[in-house]
Formats: sequence, structure tokens, C-alpha cells
Amino acid sequence: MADLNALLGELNPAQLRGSSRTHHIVSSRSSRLVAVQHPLQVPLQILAGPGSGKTKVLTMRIAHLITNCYLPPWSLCAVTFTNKAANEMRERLVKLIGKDNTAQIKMGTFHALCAKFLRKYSRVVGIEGNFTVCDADESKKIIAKLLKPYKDTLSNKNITLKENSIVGIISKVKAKGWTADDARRHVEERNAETPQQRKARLEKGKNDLWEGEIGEILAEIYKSYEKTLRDSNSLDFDDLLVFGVKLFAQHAKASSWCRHVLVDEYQDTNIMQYDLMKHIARASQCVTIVGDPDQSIYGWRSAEVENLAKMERDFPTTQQIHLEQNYRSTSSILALSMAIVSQDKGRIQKTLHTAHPKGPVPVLRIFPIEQVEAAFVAAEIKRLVAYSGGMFNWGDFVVLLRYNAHSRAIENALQKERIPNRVLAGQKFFERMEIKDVLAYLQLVDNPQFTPAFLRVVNVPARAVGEKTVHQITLRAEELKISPMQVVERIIDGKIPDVKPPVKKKLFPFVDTLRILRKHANAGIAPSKLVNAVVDTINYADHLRKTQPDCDSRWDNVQELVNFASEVEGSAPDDVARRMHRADDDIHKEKGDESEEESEEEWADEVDEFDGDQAQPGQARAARGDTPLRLFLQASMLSTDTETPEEEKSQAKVTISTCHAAKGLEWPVVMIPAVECGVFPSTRAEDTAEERRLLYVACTRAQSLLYLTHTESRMMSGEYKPQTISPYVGAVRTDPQTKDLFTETLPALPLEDRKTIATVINRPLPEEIEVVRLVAE
Ligand SMILES: Nc1ncnc2c1ncn2[C@@H]1O[C@H](COP(=O)(O)OP(=O)(O)OP(=O)(O)O)[C@@H](O)[C@H]1O
Repeated sequence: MADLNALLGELNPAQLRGSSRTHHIVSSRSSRLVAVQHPLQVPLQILAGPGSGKTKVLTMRIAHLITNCYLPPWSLCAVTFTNKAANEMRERLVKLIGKDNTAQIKMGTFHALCAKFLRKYSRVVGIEGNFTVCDADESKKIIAKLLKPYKDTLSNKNITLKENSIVGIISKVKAKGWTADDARRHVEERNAETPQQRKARLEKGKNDLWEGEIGEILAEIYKSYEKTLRDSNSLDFDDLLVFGVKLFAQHAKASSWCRHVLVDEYQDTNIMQYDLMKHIARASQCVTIVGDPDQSIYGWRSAEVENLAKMERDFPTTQQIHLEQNYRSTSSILALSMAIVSQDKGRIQKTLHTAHPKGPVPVLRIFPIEQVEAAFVAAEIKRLVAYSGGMFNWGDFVVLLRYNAHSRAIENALQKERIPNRVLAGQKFFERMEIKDVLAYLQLVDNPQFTPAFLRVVNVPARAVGEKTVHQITLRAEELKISPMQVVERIIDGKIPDVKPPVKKKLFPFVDTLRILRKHANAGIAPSKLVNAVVDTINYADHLRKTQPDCDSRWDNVQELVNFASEVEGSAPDDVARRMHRADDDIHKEKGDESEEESEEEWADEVDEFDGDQAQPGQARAARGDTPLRLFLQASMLSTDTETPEEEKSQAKVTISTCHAAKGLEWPVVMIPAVECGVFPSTRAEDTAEERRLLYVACTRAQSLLYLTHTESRMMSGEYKPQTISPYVGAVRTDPQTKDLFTETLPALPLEDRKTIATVINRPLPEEIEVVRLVAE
């Protein structure tokens, strides 16, 4: 175990400022050190700007709580915004407190933590432990089906209501904690308003989708959607939080193990996530949060920046510590970023400073149209690689966009210049067709009630099971109040005799495959082997070859899924890993069914060690939450990553990303095109302050060079439309005090600037001769 005190001593001292709230902290020591060692029983808000090393402070605090305050690692709950952040934190903690201690900490996203506890305490909230997590794509399909009967009514009234929007609308109210009944009541109340009341409300700008006929349709769809999910024994992403809150609020035992809750990226937590934090911390009242209100950019996902104030109300002894040292950027980048965000007079005032030198001044340039702007981006990237003497490589550049759609011109320009590039916020790995096909088989193995998976793969690969047959199976399922999967199993077993032999024949390979897989899964074999078993049994490679022109890359993705499964196996809790190894041994010894059953019995008695020593005998069987397959499916469904690990490794490419997806990341050079009205802020944005923060987040990703560009006109709906500069940037440019924070002159990168860049990005300074050679080339 590393010497924590020595590591804490290494932290750079920074200026400490008391909170503007009631509780002031005054100390002459480093604010980071104070934050790490803050008394554990006093709730703490660490408010820190970009690049201030928030993750490091949170990680050190966890290590401090375990090493110096002697809290058992299993009594800590650490919540991160993405799985990537959780993995990063895990890696750092392994170095500080060792692998065993780290593995015991309950760490992950709010969704993953809820899923884990809901598996264990499913019955407390009235669900089955083998529930399937229904992803956004499946939710959309369910809603599309439920929307069909209303299509005519809507089109007669000239109303466009797409399944995508409904998924978003329902998700938004779920995040607020509304049930389907709450939604219906709300619509009834709205519809009972007098015309005067309604007029008064609308005058206050309180337009509401949940009213009138649309409101009624939405409420009906919401209700049926919930029913469909429950019938399929599945929870969507919002349900994980809704049921999680229900569990922790009603069942004190579920959180009695917890002695401290730590939350990263607190500024983006929504109401449900706040409630979760509050309930999990119920026994101890010990909470540490880290966040930056200036980086709150997920209002459209119902994040609540007000949660800071809420915490101070619910945990009245809360104290605040501000970390104001930025370790990432040059001071000229920081000065410009601060000039942008400080235009918001309503924000919590905080300053940020850096020990880094000034460095090259950020560039602001205007171009006639987006193609010229994109060509500039590509040419400038090439020029910088040369003028830096090769200190920059392609992987050091990012182009940050407000809209995905703007990537086309940039991609074209980079391709023309033969600059390798990758799109960061592209299709998520787990949303790819081939991945979803394989996962659907495994979901069905784990939860035969999960109808979306059945519908996806009953005819994949093609088995001549047509839509008509599927429709009949679904009707029969509704009649018998069982799932379609159970219907086809009964057909094969001859328990539904009125089915024609050809239909039975077509369905046989499907049921047979599922049964073989189920047998393996029940024995607990490793998920990586199960994935291989799926693709072998259904001959998926052949199916891809026959149906997909890009079958090779799709097959590579399937292989990547096997790798992912192996990684999940590697991090499985001991009890699950033991079960997996036993299953593998059983396969090797070719034992019969009897011994498989025996191992399942044993495992059931071991599984309930999750919360230390508090499990009661006899609870084990009911609590058999985690299986290797379930852990794997859960990790897949709750993955927040957009890339395959393989893509992540190939760093030597210019990155094109949305500003949202760049959160938490950094690059030596950042270029932000289209800083124009209608883009920053977006025409669709409800909250313009949030749009300003988004631009601030984008600028603060830069370590050494920053470019903002805009155009005179841009193609929109097939026509060039005149553009004006974003007000956030325009305000900086026109203010005499801040106008010099930009320059039009491109950085010539003289030796002094190259030295600064080398320090900031921590690279060796290239020889002068190399610069001359590359520039000449
Ligand atoms: N004490 C330190 N000394 C030197 N460099 C540091 C220190 N702490 C963090 N850094 C570096 O500063 C950069 C920013 O750190 P990090 O990404 O953890 O900040 P953050 O607060 O999470 O930022 P953001 O909120 O913008 O995502 C990283 O390159 C990190 O390695």
C-alpha cells in the first residue's frame, strides 16, 4: 500500500477561499489537502473549476477515509458519471490502497449501483431479480408500437408526435419522479382549468405538453409503456433510478452498510440521483461531492444545478471548499474561458488561476463559408505539426462541435488533407446491430419474459419465421398471459397442439439454441464463452456474410464483445468468479447435470456476502442476484462508452467530437468551429446560460492552443444563410478590457512558445533542426 501521507504532501498548495455560504473554512494549508482530510462526519462540497484535478482529490479522499479513518472499503459508495471515470478511479485507487481494498468499494454510475442493489433486493420493490435493462432503442420500439393506434387522430389534427420525442418526454417526467398515475392526474388537473386560469398560466410562459388531447395520449402511452416493461420483466434506464430510490427510501437495510457516499460530477445529477444519494447516506449522513456548477451542461437530461442548495438544506452542516488552481491550460486559454463564463452574473462566483505561463493567445478567425472554415482547420493542423517540430501528433488535436451534423465538412477537409481522424460521439459500440443481436440471445437466456429480445432474434438468422407467425405468437402470449418465448417453448414441447407442423419445425432450431445456451448459463460458464456459443450455434458469421456488406468489421465487433466479456469476468466479485471457475471445471470434467445443480445450491448460499457480514441465513436463495451472465449483460447495457477499446488505443488520429462528449477530457490543441448565433446558443436551447457553459467546457479542454472560428454564411436546409458571431464570443471581442484575449494572427510557435507548450503538455522539446526540417517539408 502506498504511503498516503507522503502522497498528500506532494499535492501542490493552492489558495484557499472560504465558501460564500454560511460555513467558511479558513486554513493556511493546501485546499486540496484540506478537502482530502476534511472531517468525515461533516458533509462536504468540493467546488472546483476545470482542470483542477477533481478526480485526484476524490480518489485521495477515498484512500484517506480507508487508510486514516479506518472505514471498511465495503462501507464506501463512490458514484461517477461514466464507467470510464469509475475505471480511472479504480486504477488510481489500486495504486493507493491495493486491489483487494479497491474491489470492495461500491463504485460505479448511479445506474449501475441501482442495478446491482435491485438484483439483490428485487422483491422488496416488486420485481424479479433477473430483470433485463431495456435500452433506449428498445424503448423506442415499444413506444412506436403503442403510438400506432393514435396516428390517425394525431395526423387529423396536424400534430407530429414521434416515438423519439415521446421517449424523451416520458424520460423527463420519470427523472422528476412522476409515475404514470401522476402524469394522468396532472393532465386531468390541467384539463379542468378554466380558460382564465389557462390563459394566466400561458402568459407566465408555462406551456405544458401534459394537457389537452396530447396530454391524454401521452398519459395513456406512458401507462401502457410501463405495463409493457413490467410484463417483460424489464426496467428502462430511468426505472433503474426510480426503483432504486423506492428501494433505498423504503428499505433501510439496503443502505445500512454505507458509512460514506462520494459523488463525482455532482453538477449533472438529476432529482432522482440526488434522492438516491440522500437515501444511501441516510444512516451515516456522511457525504462528499465534487462538482463544478460552471460545467453543468446536461439540463436537457434533467440535471439540476439546484442540487447544491438542496444538499445544504438536507445536510445542514455542509461545508464548501473551492479548488481554484488549474493544472491543465496556459493562462491565456484560462483568461479567455473565464471571460466567457463570467458573463453569467447569476453564477456562483469563483476564480481560477494557473501556474502555467501565458502561452500563445487564442485565435479567433472568420471565413466566408463552412467549407473554407473546414479547409483552414485541416491546413492549420498540418502547419502546427510542422511548426511544433513534431511535438504535436494527430492525436493531440480535437475539433469540438455543437452539433454532430457539422462534422461532415470537417471530415471531408481532413480526408482531403489525408489527416487520419475519428468521430468520438459516433454510434455507441453497444448500439451496433451485431452487438445487439448477440446480446438479445443472452438477454432471452437470462429473462425469457423480455419480449423485445425475442422479437429481435426470433428470425435472426432467417428461419422463415415471418411477421404473421410472430404476430400470432404474440397474440397467443397475451391470451395465455405468458411471454412469446414461453409460447414457442410450449409449442416445441407439444403443449400447444393446434400449431401446424411446418411452424413448429421452423421454431425448433431457435428454441433448441436457447435451451443449449440456457444450460451453459445455468452452469455459470464464463460470458465470453457464452458469446462464442451464441455465434457458433446460430452460425452468425455466415449470417453477417450473407446480409452485411461490411461483414468483416461487424465480425471484428463481435470479437471485441468477447474481449469485453473477458474484462467483465476479470472484475467479477469473488463469489461470481468462483462460480464461473467451477462451471469451467465442470465442463472440463464433463460432469452430468446433477453436479451442476449441486454447485448452484452452494453458490446460492455464498452469494449474499455483498454487504459484509450482515446477510441473514436463508436469505441467500432469494438474493441470488448476480450471475456471471447478468453481470456481463448489465455492464453492456449500462456502458457509457462510445468507443471500442481498440479504437481508444488508436490515439494517432484527429478527434472530432461534440462538446458534450468532450466532458472530462483534454487535448493539447482544441478547435471550435461555428461559434455563431443559432449554434452557441443552439436555436433549440431552452437555457442560454447552459449554452454559454457548454462553450466554456469546450474551451477549457485545451491545454496549449485554442482556436475559435465562425463563418459569414452557412448552408442550412439547402440554402446559404448569413451568420453572426456567437454573442458569448462577440461580448468578449467588443469589451475593451477583454478584446485582446483573442488574436487573428496564427501562432508562429517561436522557441519560447514551444518551451511553454512542452511544459504544459509534458513532452520533450524538439530540436530546432527538426522544426526547420518539418517546416521545409
Ligand atoms: N497536482 C497536480 N499537479 C500537476 N498536474 C495535475 C495535478 N492534478 C491534476 N493535474 C493534471 O491536470 C489535468 C487536469 O486534471 P483532471 O482532468 O483530473 O481535472 P478535472 O478537475 O477533472 O477537470 P475537468 O473538470 O475539466 O474535467 C490533468 O492533465 C492532470 O494530470
